Amino acid sequence: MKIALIAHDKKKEDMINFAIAYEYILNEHELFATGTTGKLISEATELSIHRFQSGPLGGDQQIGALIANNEMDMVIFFRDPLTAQPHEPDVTALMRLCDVYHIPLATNLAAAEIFIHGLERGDFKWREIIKAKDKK
Ligand SMILES: O=C(CO)COP(=O)(O)O
Repeated sequence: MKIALIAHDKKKEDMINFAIAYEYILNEHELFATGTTGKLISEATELSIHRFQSGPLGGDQQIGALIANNEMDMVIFFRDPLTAQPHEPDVTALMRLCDVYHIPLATNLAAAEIFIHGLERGDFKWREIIKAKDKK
């Protein structure tokens, strides 16, 4: 599964702790992240992560492009709902694309906990079926 990990600045600590706690699950998957989030996770864990631009510089849009191409299976995006972001339109666009393409999107730690355990159990295997169908 291809998984995107993204966190706004005030949520980065949550993301690092999440990645450390669930490194044993995440390391079975292909990981992508916006620039700074990816750098911090790489420094805190042994996970290998493909890093895009930082969010404000287009990283959310790069991840959105993968979603539109059916090349992303899950997005874990710890959003900061209390701070204005200069690239708010990009954030909205990314979440919108998740809804357009039925991509599981967790926007906070509580939801991400459910996703990660579901991932471990194989609850998201249906993504493989969708992708195989799309390739036909
Ligand atoms: O701003 C972000 C997502 O909208 C995250 O970007 P960084 O991971 O580069 O901080």
